[in-house]
Amino acid sequence: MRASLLQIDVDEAESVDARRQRVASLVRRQTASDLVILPELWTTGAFAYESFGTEAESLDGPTYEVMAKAASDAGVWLHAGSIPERVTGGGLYNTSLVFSPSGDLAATYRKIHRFGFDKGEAVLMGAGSELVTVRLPETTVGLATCYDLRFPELFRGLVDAGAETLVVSAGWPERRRSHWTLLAQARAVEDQAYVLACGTAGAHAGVPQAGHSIVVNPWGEVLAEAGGGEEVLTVEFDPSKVGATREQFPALKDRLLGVATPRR
Ligand SMILES: NC(=O)CCC(=O)C(=O)O
Repeated sequence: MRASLLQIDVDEAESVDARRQRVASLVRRQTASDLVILPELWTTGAFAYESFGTEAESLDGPTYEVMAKAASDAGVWLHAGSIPERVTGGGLYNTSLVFSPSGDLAATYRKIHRFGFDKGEAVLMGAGSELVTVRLPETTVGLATCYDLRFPELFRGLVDAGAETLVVSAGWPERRRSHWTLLAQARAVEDQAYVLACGTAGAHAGVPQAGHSIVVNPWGEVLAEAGGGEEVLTVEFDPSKVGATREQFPALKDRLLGVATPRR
């Protein structure tokens, strides 16, 4: 299977609409990939809190329209990153959209763990409450967004729901880049799953971004890692390695806590 992670430079000098069109044309070029992944809140920037309200859109808004078309033009599964979603009644969520190769909306995921403690996203956005997996022909994908990466129980829940490939869409800051790499590898090792983690480049709201999107295999080995700037990181991976790893080193079967019936 081939995946392309589009590590977008979120530059406030570029209008949101111009960025949407530019990103759509980048997606359209990934015809050789099965799965294309975009970062968190790439229209506004994950730390551009003032823009969340002004750029918020409904699920069928401009990003949906442009990305549904880009997915079907390229014939790829597209994790279109997340948007600031405005719901009826005015509330906001940090919501990811996944499109099938025919441009149909296959899944949405509202970020569960909001970042900022008592400020920023944590007060501006509502918290999602549902774990989401998407069945692709080759693998079951579990969805997570940025700060979620720090919460292993979310990923374990995705694994229990059948996930073999964990996609993390993020806007992770440069300041904590070491945590990003470490946590991506930790989630892959403990869940014996592929982790495909796509971040942003550039700086928004004065927060330099880490870049360094990363793909880790179920043994915890880094298959590919981007640099700091805008980049398309393309990687080939074999989803059958998840089952093989879980069979050869059956640590998941030794769980005693948090499972209805301990397996051994
Ligand atoms: N957008 C985010 O969720 C940022 C998360 C972050 O900065 C961290 O976990 O550290």
